[in-house]
Amino acid sequence: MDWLENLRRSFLDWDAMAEVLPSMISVGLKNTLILAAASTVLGVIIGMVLAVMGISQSRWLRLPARIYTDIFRGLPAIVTILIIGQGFARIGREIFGPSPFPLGIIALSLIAGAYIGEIFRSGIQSVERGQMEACRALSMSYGQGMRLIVIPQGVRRVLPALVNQFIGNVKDSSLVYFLGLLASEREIFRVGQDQAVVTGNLSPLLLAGAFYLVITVPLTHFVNYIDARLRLGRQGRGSGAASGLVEVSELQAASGAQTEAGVVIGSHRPRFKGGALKIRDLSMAYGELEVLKGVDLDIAPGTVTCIIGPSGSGKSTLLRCLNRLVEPKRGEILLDGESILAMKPESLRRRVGMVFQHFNLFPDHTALENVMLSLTKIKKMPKREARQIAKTRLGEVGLAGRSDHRPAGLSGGQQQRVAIARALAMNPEVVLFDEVTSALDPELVKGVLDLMANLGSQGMTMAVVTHEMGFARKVADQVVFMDEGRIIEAGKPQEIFDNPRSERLQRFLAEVL
Ligand SMILES: Nc1ncnc2c1ncn2[C@@H]1O[C@H](COP(=O)(O)OP(=O)(O)OP(=O)(O)O)[C@@H](O)[C@H]1O
Repeated sequence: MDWLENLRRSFLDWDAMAEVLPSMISVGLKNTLILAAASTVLGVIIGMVLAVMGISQSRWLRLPARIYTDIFRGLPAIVTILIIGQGFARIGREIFGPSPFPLGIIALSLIAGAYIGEIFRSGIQSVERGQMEACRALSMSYGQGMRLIVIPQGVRRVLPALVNQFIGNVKDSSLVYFLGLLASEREIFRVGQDQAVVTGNLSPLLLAGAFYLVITVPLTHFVNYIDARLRLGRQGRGSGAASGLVEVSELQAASGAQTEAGVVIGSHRPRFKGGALKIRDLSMAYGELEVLKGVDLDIAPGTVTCIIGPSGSGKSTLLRCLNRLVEPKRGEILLDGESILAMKPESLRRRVGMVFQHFNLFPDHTALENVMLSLTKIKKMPKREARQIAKTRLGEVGLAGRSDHRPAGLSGGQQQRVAIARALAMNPEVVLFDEVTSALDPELVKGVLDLMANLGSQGMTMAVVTHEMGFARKVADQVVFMDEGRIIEAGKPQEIFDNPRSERLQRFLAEVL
């Protein structure tokens, strides 16, 4: 077993390790952390500039960012370090004095910047468009939406990748020793290597390896933990699993609680003050594509209007004109007699709420925070008051027990009910529903539709784009059939479903019923 003893003496010489330990900590660890931290901070600054250039409209900003990234990502780190450290040694000496340490930091930063730029760019671009739409529908300005939701979400998403980059810098810092560091500037690897030469033993290098692991492994696990925590909230994975039965019982419990509290859900006593909409000669185009071609429609206060029609007929676009998520080309829309085109979009959206097909909840906020956000940020309400209102709204949609859950911990049906509570938080006069059950599993649809039927019966003015013909027949006061950007027929559900006059509507119903 000589070889085993040799191995032990070469790598596990405790005396050699103990001897180097103090300078490993006071010199090596300190310098490694300085190199890694400084180059990560500078790399983040370079990366942010590159990311902004990279997503810019201008080719003349995108191109240099692309070339920079290709070069510094493509070259081996040691080549960049030697080119910067030795190629610019004279200028470096003039600026920083004899130490190559600052040039080492610059080289590491230039390399890190190329990676971090790509990380930021993909982070910002990965935030779904629906997030900004939801912000605007909640009457936030573009700036507020970016600041409160999109940028924090983008940065949160790339947090693990940024920490990986820091870990990369911790390891790459060992390459700076090629530049010939002063004794006081040696990083972990160099301290270990010097001692290995002195003692003729590899144990100091093994200790150096252990130091790298002590820095990097806990960091990786810590970030994974933080990332999961931010994404799922305190409840963690799986806590939101809910079947259709759970959803229905949640709603029944909520309706029972409200009856006890004197708010009668499902009764025909008006609770909301619904607004009236009058739409005249409304036209809208995406570039050359004319999507709405002179729409006239009246929606009476406190009524439910269901908009049906084939895919691409302009239903969603009509809805989006009503809160000006898209701007009409021609025509007029009056809300309680006031032209919405003359209002500030943010003021309009306080009065006209919207619920989306894909919920568009803010994933880094709990259900309660999703509902509170517009109250605290737009209405500037004190947090306590906003929390109270948000709790009541969540209770009304059967989610009182889930206010601390993040969207990822809720079922689709529950998420959609949070979105409804969020749209109701601002006390709108009209709520727009854009195919809100289309993305739900079949067993979760009923809970959401029941909730909408309840709202309708309580005096809320609702415009509902839907493929749920059963719902339209049962709940709607008025059904509107659209095709090719025009309203072909509008009337009471019985008229539309039992006596369709136009051939186009007859064909459509024959296909969907
Ligand atoms: N942002 C956009 N840019 C360009 N074209 C668009 C945009 N949004 C929608 N369109 C086009 O406008 C037309 C009408 O779309 P819209 O979403 O209003 O129809 P829809 O009746 O709601 O259809 P669906 O039921 O499929 O959602 C379609 O041809 C669609 O491709």
